[in-house]
Amino acid sequence: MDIAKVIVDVPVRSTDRPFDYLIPESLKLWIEVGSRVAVPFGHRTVQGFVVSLESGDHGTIPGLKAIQEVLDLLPPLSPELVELGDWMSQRYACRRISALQAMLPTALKGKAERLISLGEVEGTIAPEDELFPMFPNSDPEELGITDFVRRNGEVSMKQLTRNFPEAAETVKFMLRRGVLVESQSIKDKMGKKKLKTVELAIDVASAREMLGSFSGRSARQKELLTFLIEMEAILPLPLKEVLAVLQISAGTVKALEEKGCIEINEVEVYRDPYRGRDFKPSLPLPLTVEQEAVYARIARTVDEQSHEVFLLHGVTGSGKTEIYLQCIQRCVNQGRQAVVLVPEIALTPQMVERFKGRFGSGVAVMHSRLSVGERYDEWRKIREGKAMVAVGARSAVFAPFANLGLIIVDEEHESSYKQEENPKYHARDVAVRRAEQGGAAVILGSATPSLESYHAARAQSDIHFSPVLLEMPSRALGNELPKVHVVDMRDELKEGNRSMFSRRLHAALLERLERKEQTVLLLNRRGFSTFVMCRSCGFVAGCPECDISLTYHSRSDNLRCHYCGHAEPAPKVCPECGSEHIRFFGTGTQRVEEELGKLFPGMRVIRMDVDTTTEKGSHEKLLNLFRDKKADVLLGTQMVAKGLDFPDVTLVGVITADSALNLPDFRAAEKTFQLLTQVAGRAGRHQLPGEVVVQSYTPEHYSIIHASTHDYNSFVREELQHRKGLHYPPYCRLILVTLSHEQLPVLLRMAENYALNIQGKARQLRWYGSLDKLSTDALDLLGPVASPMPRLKGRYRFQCIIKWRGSIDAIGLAREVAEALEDSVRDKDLQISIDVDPQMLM
Ligand SMILES: Nc1ncnc2c1ncn2[C@@H]1O[C@H](COP(=O)(O)OP(=O)(O)OP(=O)(O)O)[C@@H](O)[C@H]1O
Ligand SMILES: [Zn+2]
Ligand SMILES: [Zn+2]
Repeated sequence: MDIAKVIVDVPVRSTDRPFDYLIPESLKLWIEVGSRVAVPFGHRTVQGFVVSLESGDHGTIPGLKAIQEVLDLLPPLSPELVELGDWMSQRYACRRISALQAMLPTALKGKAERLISLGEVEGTIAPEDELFPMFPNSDPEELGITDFVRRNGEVSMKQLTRNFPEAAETVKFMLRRGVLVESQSIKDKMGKKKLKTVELAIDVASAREMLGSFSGRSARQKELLTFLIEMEAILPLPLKEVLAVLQISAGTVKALEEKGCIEINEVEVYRDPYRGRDFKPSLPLPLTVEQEAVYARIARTVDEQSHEVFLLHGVTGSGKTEIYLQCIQRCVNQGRQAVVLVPEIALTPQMVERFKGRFGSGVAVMHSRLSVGERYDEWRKIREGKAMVAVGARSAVFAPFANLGLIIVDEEHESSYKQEENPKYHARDVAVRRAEQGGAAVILGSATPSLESYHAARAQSDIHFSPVLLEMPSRALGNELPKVHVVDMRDELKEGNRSMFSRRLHAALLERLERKEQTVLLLNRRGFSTFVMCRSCGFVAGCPECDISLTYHSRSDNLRCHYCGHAEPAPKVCPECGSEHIRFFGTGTQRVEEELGKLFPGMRVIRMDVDTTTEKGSHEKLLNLFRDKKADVLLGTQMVAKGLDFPDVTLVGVITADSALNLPDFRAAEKTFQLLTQVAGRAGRHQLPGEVVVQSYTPEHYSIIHASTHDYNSFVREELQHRKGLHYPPYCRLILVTLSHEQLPVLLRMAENYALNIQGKARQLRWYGSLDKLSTDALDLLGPVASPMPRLKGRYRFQCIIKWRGSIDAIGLAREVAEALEDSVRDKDLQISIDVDPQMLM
């Protein structure tokens, strides 16, 4: 008998390897690499994924258990995704099962059994259908599969595999074709959505005849029948809509049904979250000269169907989206599919509309605001070959396409591409790997590329990958980038203005009100109230060793560095200027909104932040209101900075540009530059010229200066120098190791132990040493120090940061030492988490 190697879903580390299982004869044809199966494990039955198959005579191996069930007709994972999972487990030091689970929609993670029923597509299969090359050699009708399913209504996987052990290929084919459909068990709330439809039960001619027979009392029935006759070409229609249009009751329908004129059916529908919304069809725009050059270059690679990574650096409004659309078209024309990754908060209906408008229902949308059921439907559309394009947040990188030709990562610099829970993967890096595996092209697009990507493109140093740099320095519509004024808020205070609005921003807001133009106001809330700043001179307490700001800890009333552990008492007066106006910096959107109300009576403000956008669809509602000019000001957090393209926005105001600068994060300057550039890019995108007012307490900071002159290159040059001097990415890579335990003394000992072991091993391997040295292979360790969140849910936390570069296996080392420590102490309470290439050092 054949053997399947299975990764089982058992949450302990010792099971993080494939286990062998016999494949029973009856399941032989059903099991593929990527199949989800139920297998006996110890005394239980657990879920697992088949990662490889071995044929041969293994029947005699004692103790080898057999696979019990196949859980889905079509394997939810492809061999390609299984391979990607393998790579992820090494790259991110995570368990293989957690990498594989991350690729599936939540609906598939449950234990619910899949049921098979008849689909909407009828009859036998057309062998000439090119999209389905795996035409089975047996006729489903002859085998009696359709009959069997029809007779039983819904059948379980088990019934089907047991009754038709030989028909695996045929059944899978029928499923891909839509003759059969797979769903969750009825108990499962996320089951497929049913829709009642109405249609004629008799032909049109007889229906017309019937019309004469209605008495005055049944005028409503007559009306319904007339309507259906008129609509004959597009029947069946959703019952609910018919009821609404005709304003008739369910009783009328019932009566007509009893007369045998009409038929009510229940059909299963994909819950298309964008159904009922009109997407304006859009045609490809004639490209500008700049766009054309970029497009031609990428198209060449798409045509060759080879792997290449492009870094598309295009200023805000340069028309990157149009490039994406035309490249996708090119790829789809060749019968290959495309994935577009968009940061969660930029995945607005406006964004989706641009893709649906071009590619219609061939677009599947995947993001977290969809319900579990909706996400499952979108995912099935992809797996069953009914979609050619997937647009989605982070996890869409795992869209189960069979023949992926292009992956686009829009706003590639966004830190939300990094998943903060296990597996802690970065979708951009996974995208590059997936494309490499499958011979696909990648476009990383941004107006402010991450330093990692940009450095890789310029220096061709392939820490992650080496992209080809493509640039679009001007806006597609030919207009200028907006003029940016930086206002020094220290001067405002000096001159007696204690308001959160500078005089300049105040005047500019008034002007927009008068001209009936719109304003976007950004409040950068990231990092508020964690740092201490002097409002008189702008002084911010920083670490003498690390060149990053210190974080205020209220319990101990001191300031601490989260990298090296340096601590000092919190100052009562400013050590720079002696002022008492030194305090934690904090202001919320709500306060800004109140202030606007006081200063500008009658101003219509839409506030968009986590509080006002939790409800489903609220994000969209607010943006539509703004687009329809129902408001003068759109006030919000980071959410307002991305992707918006509104013609009447001529002013962008940034309330405090510095707040993110002072986070204990070596990327603070980069993130500030990116945010300012992005939000400034919302102004004056169409006919009207734009203006930006940036309020700052540190206007001399290079991130603010360069953002105000739209000078990405100068910013990068300066920032790279800092990174190089302090040994931060892209000049090395980081691994953040966090240890946690309920007892502080135990944790301290273990954290010390971990650090010593890393250093010892690295020394043995001749890796250890300062990154200052010229050698290409080097590893350094910072810490252990208390984590920025030193106690979480009753557990103490300590962290080490491993800095490394070169071809050494630092990730393997970090993991090996962690596992050895776990094994030696046998303390179940100890937890060690490894974050490779962390985005947040917290
Ligand atoms: N070739 C073209 N001809 C005419 N208009 C174009 C063309 N390309 C893009 N545009 C228009 O220019 C505007 C900006 O384009 P788009 O939003 O794609 O830019 P972007 O580079 O994605 O910007 P951002 O990074 O700011 O989101 C849009 O209104 C778009 O419709
Ligand atoms: Zn001061
Ligand atoms: Zn420090």
